Amino acid sequence: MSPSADNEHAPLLVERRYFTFAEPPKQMQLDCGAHLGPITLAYETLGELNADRSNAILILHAFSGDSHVAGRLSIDDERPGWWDNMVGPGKPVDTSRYFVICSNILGGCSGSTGPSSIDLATGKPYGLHFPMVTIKDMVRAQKHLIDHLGISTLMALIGGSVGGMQVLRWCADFPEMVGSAIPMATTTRHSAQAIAFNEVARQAIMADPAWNNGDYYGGGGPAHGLAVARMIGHVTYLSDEAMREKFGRRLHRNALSFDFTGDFQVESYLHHQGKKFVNRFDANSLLYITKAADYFDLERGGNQLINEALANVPFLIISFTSDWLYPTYQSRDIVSALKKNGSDVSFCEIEAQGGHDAFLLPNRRLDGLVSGFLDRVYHDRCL
Ligand SMILES: CC(=O)SCCNC(=O)CCNC(=O)[C@H](O)C(C)(C)COP(=O)(O)OP(=O)(O)OC[C@H]1O[C@@H](n2cnc3c(N)ncnc32)[C@H](O)[C@@H]1OP(=O)(O)O
Ligand SMILES: N[C@@H](CCO)C(=O)O
Repeated sequence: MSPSADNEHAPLLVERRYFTFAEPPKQMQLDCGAHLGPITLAYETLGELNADRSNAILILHAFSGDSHVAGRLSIDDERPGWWDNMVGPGKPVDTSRYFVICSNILGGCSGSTGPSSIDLATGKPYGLHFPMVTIKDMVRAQKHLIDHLGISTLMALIGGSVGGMQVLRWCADFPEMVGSAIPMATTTRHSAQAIAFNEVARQAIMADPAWNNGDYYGGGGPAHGLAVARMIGHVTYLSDEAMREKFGRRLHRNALSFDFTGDFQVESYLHHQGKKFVNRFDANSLLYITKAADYFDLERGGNQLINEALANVPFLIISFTSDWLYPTYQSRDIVSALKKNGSDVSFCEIEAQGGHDAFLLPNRRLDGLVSGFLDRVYHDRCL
């Protein structure tokens, strides 16, 4: 089924597909030296690939996202994809003009091979027997998908946060396939602060007895540890301004109870976010993906963005004023490295209160920058 057109009455319907590949000898060698296979990636597409296959845009999702970037998976689907404000017909990433692909990352838990998948060698879920994966491995797996779709150059790659790391990794590893790139709210290397928060999240999971050394499939799983891990993560995705605006010191109940059950609105909000997360995410995937983000370092052994093959690639780098997880100075480091190539680099720090998650929220400035940049690239490359 191809995506149907959106209009006032019919939702934009998309279908999740699965691509399984097996590199000879039926496994992909990972950065850590281990072999993994066969590998399945869940992916969704929107729009139509044009005759010369020049209008493809790959969207890379953030840490807990999935392939469901926009539209609805069925007529009854109550929630559209995670970037529905950005992607769709007539939207900044206009699917009446571009062919959009989004896949769930390797190590994830929304249809792609990850720790909760069945290990064919044992017939049981991998759990902690799943090998360490890196952002580089995630990108190499995506390249198999792009090759399978018959696309040799991507008109653009777009991603925020861990998705932005994947965009940069694509640029470093497969520059010949990159037509243009929009990394946003991201970094070339995880800071000590970012690693520190991830470690607290991992410890929360591992301290939950139900985690059982990662062997909990078929049982309850570490629901409490996973919820706490999301709560700490979510604090880093917001900002002081956003929390003040959303909750201030407002109480959840009418009076202080002076106990530990959660008096403040911000507490009840975090509990809500933690609980929701448990229903959609696998604890072991959190461990693996946060580790992959922590190990991400494009500056190790020389900045890997300094590459003459990127000289003709247009870049749009975006940061947000209230993002304290990947602050603007980290985006400026990306700009400096790319400028050394003589690349065509545009940079914008957007004034926004939303913190790190600002890239996921509707923002007219962000919309205008993305649509204007893509329009220029489309006219240069596709017409
Ligand atoms: C597959 C994916 O989801 S991709 C990854 C992107 N998505 C995420 O990261 C999900 C979690 N992140 C968020 O929710 C992010 O803050 C955003 C940016 C995506 C959304 O931000 P906003 O639209 O500002 O939503 P907000 O942060 O206010 O959260 C709204 C939710 O909190 C709940 N909430 C708000 N205030 C309170 C409160 N005081 N007590 C309890 N719950 C509260 C709302 O009822 C709503 O719940 P719902 O999502 O179940 O309907
Ligand atoms: N809140 C988003 C962005 C985090 O980087 C997510 O969970 O994927």
